[in-house]
Amino acid sequence: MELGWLLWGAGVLLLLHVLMELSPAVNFALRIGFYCLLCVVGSALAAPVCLLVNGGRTVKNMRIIKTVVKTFKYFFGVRFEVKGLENFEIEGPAIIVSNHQSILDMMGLMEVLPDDCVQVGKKELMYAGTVGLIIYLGGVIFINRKSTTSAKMVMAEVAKTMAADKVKVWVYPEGTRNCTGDLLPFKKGAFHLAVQAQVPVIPVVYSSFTTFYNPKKNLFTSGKIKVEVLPAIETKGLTSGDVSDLTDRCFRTMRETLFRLSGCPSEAKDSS
Ligand SMILES: CCCCCCCCCCCCCC(=O)SCCNC(=O)CCNC(=O)[C@H](O)C(C)(C)COP(=O)(O)OP(=O)(O)OC[C@H]1O[C@@H](n2cnc3c(N)ncnc32)[C@H](O)[C@@H]1OP(=O)(O)O
Ligand SMILES: CCCCCCCC/C=C\CCCCCCCC(=O)OC[C@@H](O)COP(=O)(O)O
Repeated sequence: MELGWLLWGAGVLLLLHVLMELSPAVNFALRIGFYCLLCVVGSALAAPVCLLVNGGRTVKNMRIIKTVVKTFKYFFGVRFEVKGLENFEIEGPAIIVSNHQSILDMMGLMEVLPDDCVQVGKKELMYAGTVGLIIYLGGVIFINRKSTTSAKMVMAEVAKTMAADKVKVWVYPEGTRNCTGDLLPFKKGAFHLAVQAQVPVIPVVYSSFTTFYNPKKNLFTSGKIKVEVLPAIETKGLTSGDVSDLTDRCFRTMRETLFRLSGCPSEAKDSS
């Protein structure tokens, strides 16, 4: 009986292996499926620990979530090379902005996440089963992207409470995932938030995933991601009239850094 189960298991594994070898689409789907499974199982394991240790929704849970998610990279052969972590060493609140390429970004996020830092996420994530639960417990701020008014109201509330709670807020200013090797134009919410709260903006840039991850080409192999935390940009004394300039400045700095880290030929920079 037990031998029977072993043979079945070996057979299924062999079949999956052959399918993966034969079809890049199957290979890609299985690897992404496995990543999602890790997220679901990791969240299910972390949630009770968060509840037991910290009692409910609090940014302190991010430490527990970070410990779990930081193990994921070993399953996929993803390596990180991080520079500039000292730029996070700012007392009190700040806005962190970074490029957003894929759901795999959660690994890169947790690789460098400073203490007392929550993220801004789309509210649909709340309904992603155990992942939604863990994101809720971690204190993620949910915004409704379909309603500018309500998103702006939530962000204004965050500006007020940031100083009191001494938290940093991580925003993906592109507002959606983008795996083209370039940046989408930045939305201004993060920069309004920084100016309203008079806190610095810290840009973080991840090199392009395109050499090892490309959903359109069913590509997902092992690879190296370079991460750079850039020096903080002060916003003291800036007013709402300066938000566009601040946004442009961050965009240009981050785009240059993205191309440098990704080893892009200079013509890519001129293409838009
Ligand atoms: C184990 C498992 C893993 C666990 C992982 C745990 C971690 C989970 C992490 C989860 C990660 C999840 C990651 C994710 O889910 S990423 C997706 C969700 N995140 C975002 O969308 C963030 C970036 N978006 C923005 O900042 C947008 O601007 C918002 C959402 C705020 C509005 O967007 P919307 O598209 O609706 O409007 P608009 O941007 O065209 O703006 C319209 C106008 O309003 C002005 N305006 C904007 N804001 C403000 C303001 N505050 N005060 C005053 N004015 C403001 C703005 O200048 C513009 O005016 P003008 O300039 O054109 O005149
Ligand atoms: C009972 C319901 C069960 C639902 C189960 C759902 C399982 C979810 C499985 C895996 C989720 C792993 C992803 C971890 C968090 C990813 C955060 C993320 O990257 O969100 C995307 C968002 O930034 C931008 O969204 P769009 O690019 O605009 O789209």
